[in-house]
Amino acid sequence: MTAAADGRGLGGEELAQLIDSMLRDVPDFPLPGVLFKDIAPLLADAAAFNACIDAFADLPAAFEADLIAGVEARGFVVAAAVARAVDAGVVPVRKAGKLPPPTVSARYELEYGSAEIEVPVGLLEGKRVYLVDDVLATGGTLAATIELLTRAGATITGVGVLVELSFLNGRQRLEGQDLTSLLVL
Ligand SMILES: O=P(O)(O)OC[C@H]1O[C@H](OP(=O)(O)OP(=O)(O)O)[C@H](O)[C@@H]1O
Ligand SMILES: Nc1ncnc2[nH]cnc12
Repeated sequence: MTAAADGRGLGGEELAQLIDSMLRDVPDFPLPGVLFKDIAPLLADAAAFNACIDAFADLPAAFEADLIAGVEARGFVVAAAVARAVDAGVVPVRKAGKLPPPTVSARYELEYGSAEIEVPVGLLEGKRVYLVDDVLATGGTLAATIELLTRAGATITGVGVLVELSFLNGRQRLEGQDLTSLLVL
């Protein structure tokens, strides 16, 4: 397969357009007024998914990390694949009540509600962590995750998302972070 056919080596505007073409817009989900960006078609397309993972894996902030953290649930898919590509471990950032102790937890608001997340302590002290998720919307999820990872003793090398919904200003919540968004809408 050529580079173009398998999606590998794509970057910049070309990759952004590919991602955009693979998103499904779902109006009024999960709440009225929310335009949900469904990444399922993107994950189901091997070339597009590979291209996204390769784009993250090419970033110094990712390949210099000891661990790749992903936020439950969609972030897990991205984190595990990036970790494999850069030969790092994975750390799950989970919704409250799922991880055995000891953990640290934080409540946060996201575009369509509120939630609580937890990270395991003990695994993170002194580690360099690259944090990934599928969508950056208001930034509530990733801001809370960064706070937790830092409280658990990790250093964040950077943050990567497939899609940034810029009209929700999440980037402002991540000030000071090395943020990569493969597609900005
Ligand atoms: O920037 P924010 O406003 O915080 O929103 C972004 C978050 O919202 C979604 O997670 P969700 O909690 O819906 O979890 P899911 O992956 O289980 O669907 C998405 O996967 C991000 O983690
Ligand atoms: N509009 C949206 N689409 C998909 N995932 C999201 N997470 C938060 N807001 C979202």
